[in-house]
Amino acid sequence: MNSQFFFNRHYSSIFDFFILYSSFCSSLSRVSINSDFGILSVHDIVAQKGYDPELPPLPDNIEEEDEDSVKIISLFKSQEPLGATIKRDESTGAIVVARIMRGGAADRSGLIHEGDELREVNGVQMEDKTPEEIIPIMAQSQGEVTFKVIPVPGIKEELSANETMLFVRSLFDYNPEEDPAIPCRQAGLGFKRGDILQIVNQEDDTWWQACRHGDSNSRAGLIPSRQLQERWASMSMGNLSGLRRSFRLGRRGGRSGNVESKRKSQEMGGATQTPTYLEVAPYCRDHKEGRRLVLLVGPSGVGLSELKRRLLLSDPDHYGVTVPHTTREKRKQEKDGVEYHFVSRQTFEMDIVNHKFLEYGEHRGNYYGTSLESVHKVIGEDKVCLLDVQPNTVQRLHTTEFKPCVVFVKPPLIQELRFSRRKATLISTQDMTKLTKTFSEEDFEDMISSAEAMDSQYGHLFEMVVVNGDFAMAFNKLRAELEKLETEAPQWIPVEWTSHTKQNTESVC
Ligand SMILES: Nc1ncnc2c1ncn2[C@@H]1O[C@H](COP(=O)(O)OP(=O)(O)OP(=O)(O)O)[C@@H](O)[C@H]1O
Repeated sequence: MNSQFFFNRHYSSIFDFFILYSSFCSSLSRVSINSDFGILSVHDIVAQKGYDPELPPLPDNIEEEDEDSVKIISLFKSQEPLGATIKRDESTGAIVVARIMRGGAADRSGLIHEGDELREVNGVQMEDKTPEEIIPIMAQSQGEVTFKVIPVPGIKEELSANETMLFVRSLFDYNPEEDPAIPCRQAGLGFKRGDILQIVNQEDDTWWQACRHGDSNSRAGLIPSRQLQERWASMSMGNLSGLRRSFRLGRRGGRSGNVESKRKSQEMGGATQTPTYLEVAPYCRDHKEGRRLVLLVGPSGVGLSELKRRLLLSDPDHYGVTVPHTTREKRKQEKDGVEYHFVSRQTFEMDIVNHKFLEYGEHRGNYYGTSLESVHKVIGEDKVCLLDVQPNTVQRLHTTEFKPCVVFVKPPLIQELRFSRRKATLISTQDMTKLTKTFSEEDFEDMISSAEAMDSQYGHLFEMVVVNGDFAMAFNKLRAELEKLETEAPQWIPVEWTSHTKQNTESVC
């Protein structure tokens, strides 16, 4: 039996019911279970807690044999869903509570538990009913609704357990409305890639319960567990070719031409990670710490250099860029340490051996490279260091020290790419000769497939995604998001960046 069939068959729908007096119900339940006389009034407890209105009258049709096993729960319909799902138990045929959503009314009441058998709703026997028949009975009930349940053995009556403090960043979009496998669609929680979720229940291997951080609704919803998502993703994972930035489109500026063809970065793995959830923790920057490094990643020609250049122009006191090293001859108008650090070939090669470069490449007999030290220099000036790198270089910088915010710059759909780049040119320099060309259809296709491959392989590292269709829109979005990095607290960073050092542990809000 496949899981989809299983879920569809055995889970029905969330109760469309709402608890008004959850605290009252909780008190009632505890007394009813332990009492020799069945159900006792608990007006005093309710009164002490200041709940209003009065306790409703107790049902008078409780049979003797039910006294120590049956629980009667009076609920009132309001606007809040009860937060529970029901199913038919395969072995006994009974209607049972399948799932209690954390933080929902049922959970907060502490009265209803997973596995409780539902005997009656407002005096209507549930025994011979299917979950599909029960839902309308409940939906038609108004005001006070009385449930008769047989509690699952061994469960202590208690109010909702403390919330867990596991936070994750979702690495994929999820829409329960489009998921045929979800056990109960109405109980699902939809989210977008990048949303911060608080996981409140992981008892089920396949369906976790979570709340979206920042939502006013504290009732949890169902989301696919990591395992389940990994299974789905591995089934749909395509071929990852064309990962590297295109070699045909050279970088502009001094190290352009086909320097990419020999471009190297410190290989740090880069195995494909299934995009599921990344465990994160809240972080507030201590003023003694450097600003977070901003890494721009994207396929060749997508506009990384242009975005970086415009950010720098927009606020040169706030943003900074690294000065690369080169072994080529210094030109008349150039100054050492401004356009480049001009070094000898011997020095450059020593630096390669000593792993000083994050990335380096060779073009027409000259080396070009970006050193780790140049990144430290910009951060040391209390600026936001903007660096565009190959995706596999990201992993080398993905450390507690740099806490990089990785921005993935994505091309738009091909129609928009054609339109937005109709006047754009690519400038490459070969020796002293500048070559200008317009984008070809093949360039667009390469850009898109390269972006897809990057996203598949490195998407788990990307904190922001900016689609560079209309340039002004992309630039404004990027600038606004980067401003939030400075102003918004807390930020959410991978949990391992907060646990290594005493300094970082203390910065957690
Ligand atoms: N949104 C856009 N609309 C129109 N033209 C754009 C847009 N973004 C970038 N361009 C233009 O596209 C060309 C390539 O951009 P850019 O050099 O910034 O790409 P890149 O990602 O740095 O590529 P490479 O790494 O190969 O140098 C430039 O002429 C740039 O002005």
